[in-house]
Amino acid sequence: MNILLLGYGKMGKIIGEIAESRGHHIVGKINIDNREDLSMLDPDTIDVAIEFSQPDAAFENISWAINRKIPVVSGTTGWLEKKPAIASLTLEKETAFFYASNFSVGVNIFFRVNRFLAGLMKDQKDYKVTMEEIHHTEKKDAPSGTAITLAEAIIDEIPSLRNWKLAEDASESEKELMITSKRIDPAPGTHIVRYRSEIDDIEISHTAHSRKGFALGAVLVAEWIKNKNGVLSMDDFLSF
Ligand SMILES: NC(=O)C1=CN([C@@H]2O[C@H](COP(=O)(O)OP(=O)(O)OC[C@H]3O[C@@H](n4cnc5c(N)ncnc54)[C@H](OP(=O)(O)O)[C@@H]3O)[C@@H](O)[C@H]2O)C=CC1
Ligand SMILES: O=C(O)C1=N[C@H](C(=O)O)C[C@H](O)C1
Repeated sequence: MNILLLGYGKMGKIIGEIAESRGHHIVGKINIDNREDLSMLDPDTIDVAIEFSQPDAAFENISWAINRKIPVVSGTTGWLEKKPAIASLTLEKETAFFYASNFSVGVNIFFRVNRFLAGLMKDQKDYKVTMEEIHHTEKKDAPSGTAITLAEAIIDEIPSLRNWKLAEDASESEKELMITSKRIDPAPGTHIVRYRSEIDDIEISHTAHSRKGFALGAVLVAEWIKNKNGVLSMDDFLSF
C-alpha cells in the first residue's frame, strides 16, 4: 500500500519503519515545516493516511486527506471536540475515518477489563475511584486520550459519577472522577485505575514498555481499512 504519514515525530517514525518492514511504501512524511509537500502528491495514488501529529494540527491534517477521499487512521489525542465535523465530512466524501485513543492490543484488552470492573463496583459505595496516567515530558495534552476513554467507560457504568476532572483543578466532588497526570521521562504510557476504601484497594494498571504496540496497531488498522467506508473504531477492528 502507499501510505502518507501526517505527522512524522516519535510515532510517525516508528509507524514508517513498521509499515516498510511489512512491504508498504511511504509516499510522504509531513511535519509542520514541510506541509507544502502535500501539494506535490497525487491523492489518487495514496491508499491511506496515518495521522499522528499534535492536538492543534490534527483537524487540518485529517480534513486535508478526507477532502481528497483518502481514508485516514488517526491517533492524535486532545482534539476530539472537532471529531463530529470530521465524521460529517467523512460521510459526505464517502471515505473512511478511523480514530483510537490507543491502538495497542494490550490497552484495548485493558479497556474491556476496566469496563467490567466498573460494572462490578457500581453499587460499592465505600470505594472511591481515581485514575493516574504517566507519560513522557514532551506530551502536549493532559489527561491522556487513553485516560479519557477509561474515564468515560467508568462514568458510563457508575451512575453516581457525572464527569472526570484533572486532579490539579481546585475543587473535588463525589460526582467527579479525579485523574492525576504525571510527566516523567521516558514513560511511553502508564494508566492506573484505583478503587480505594478504608478496608482495601483494588487496582488495575497497564504499562507500555515502548511505542511499538501503538505503532503496530495503527499499521494493522491501515491495512484493514482499505476499501471500507464510514467512521470506524477499535470495536469494528478487533475480533474480541
Ligand atoms: N492513539 C495512540 O495509540 C497513540 C497516540 N499518540 C498521540 O499521537 C500524537 C503524536 O505523538 P508523538 O509522535 O509522540 O508526538 P511528536 O511531538 O513526537 O510528533 C508530532 C509530530 O507532528 C508534527 N506536526 C506538528 N504540527 C503539524 C502540522 N500542522 N502538520 C503536520 N505535522 C505536524 C510535529 O512536527 P514538528 O516536529 O515539525 O513540530 C511532530 O513531528 C499525540 O497526540 C499523542 O498523544 C501517541 C502514541 C499512541
Ligand atoms: O502521547 C503519547 O505518548 C501517548 N498518547 C496516547 C494518549 O494520549 O492516550 C496514547 C499513549 O498513552 C501514548
